[in-house]
Amino acid sequence: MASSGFEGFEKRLELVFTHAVVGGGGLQHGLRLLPVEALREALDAVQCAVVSAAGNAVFDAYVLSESSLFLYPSRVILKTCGTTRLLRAVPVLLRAAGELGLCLRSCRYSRGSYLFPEAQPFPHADFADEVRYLDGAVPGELRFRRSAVMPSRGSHRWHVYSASTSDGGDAPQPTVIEVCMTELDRTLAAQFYQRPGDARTSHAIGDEMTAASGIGGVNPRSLVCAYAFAPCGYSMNGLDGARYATVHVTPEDGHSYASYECAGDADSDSDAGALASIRRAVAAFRPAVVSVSVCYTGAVLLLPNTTDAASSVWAAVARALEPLGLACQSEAADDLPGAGTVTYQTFTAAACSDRHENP
Ligand SMILES: C[S@+](CC[C@H](N)C(=O)[O-])C[C@H]1O[C@@H](n2cnc3c(N)ncnc32)[C@H](O)[C@@H]1O
Repeated sequence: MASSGFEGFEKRLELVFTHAVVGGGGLQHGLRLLPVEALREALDAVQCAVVSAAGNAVFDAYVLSESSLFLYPSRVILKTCGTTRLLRAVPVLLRAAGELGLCLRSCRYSRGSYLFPEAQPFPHADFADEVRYLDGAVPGELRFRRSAVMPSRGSHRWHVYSASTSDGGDAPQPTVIEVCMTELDRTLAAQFYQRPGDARTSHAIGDEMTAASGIGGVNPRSLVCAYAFAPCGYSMNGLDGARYATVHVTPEDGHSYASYECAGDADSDSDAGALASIRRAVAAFRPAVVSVSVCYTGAVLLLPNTTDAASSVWAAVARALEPLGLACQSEAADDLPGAGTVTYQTFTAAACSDRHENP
């Protein structure tokens, strides 16, 4: 951990694969057959480890010492926080997937602005270095590439990188929603500290935190796999058919942080449900500052009185968060070739919007 504090803001990597042989048929198990040794090698390179695992008929979900890993037959999502070296996993995963006959179709990387940037190891301290690293790590066939730093009115930025074998037109990809929260309500954050002398397992304590915090109600249909860290900290993965959700909490006062991420099926009903779920997730923390990024392809829901998909997403996110007393401070959108459109919004608790957005 950095001497200054634990870095809650995660780095997120999503790799999508296809069969190396044209006409090779659908992927039944694909990446879910990655050998344990290959996963361990990738996580060792990142400097984190599995603390809990669960799976259903569609995907496998791992809680890590630093966030989460999701494995679908053709998609891997690796999200890590602290001072992990996330991008070091890329060459390991590409090699291991290649041994299963899979080749990379797209790569997407995203992160917010760190609380403690000076503590990050190469290449993560500087987005330009991350982009150079990724450009060197992904195969040349992914020739449609773009990186962007999406601004807000304040100091928060959303960093995105995408590389793809095509510039669009593929089947719609699941919509991904990433919510980052800082300055959590102190009383709510205190729920993520263990009681001194509690001898129960990390899973049992995590289950209690899931129920007490309301996180279990974000998607009541989910199978929840929760883990409590000592003396504080919490991570959970939720599995609901093809949909995953994940919550991570750093409750330490002074640098408190929580994140909520979910991805649904690639259809607009699922998107509407996912966008509504962010209110329940944010209500569990009552943060002073929130950012929401939504990455979508194809036909995302189109609300009445909006002219385009990005405006619809902005409106749906604002509609979800404004009843919690959060006021939208900024909206941005960018198109990533092969990865769709990314929207980015920042919100602050109405009472402190001046303090945070007009330093
Ligand atoms: C891994 S969790 C959740 C990470 C998530 N990205 C976040 O910060 O919200 C991080 C929290 O667990 C605490 N923690 C305790 N032991 C830890 C460990 N061995 N590895 C990582 N975090 C640990 C940290 O101090 C922090 O409060």
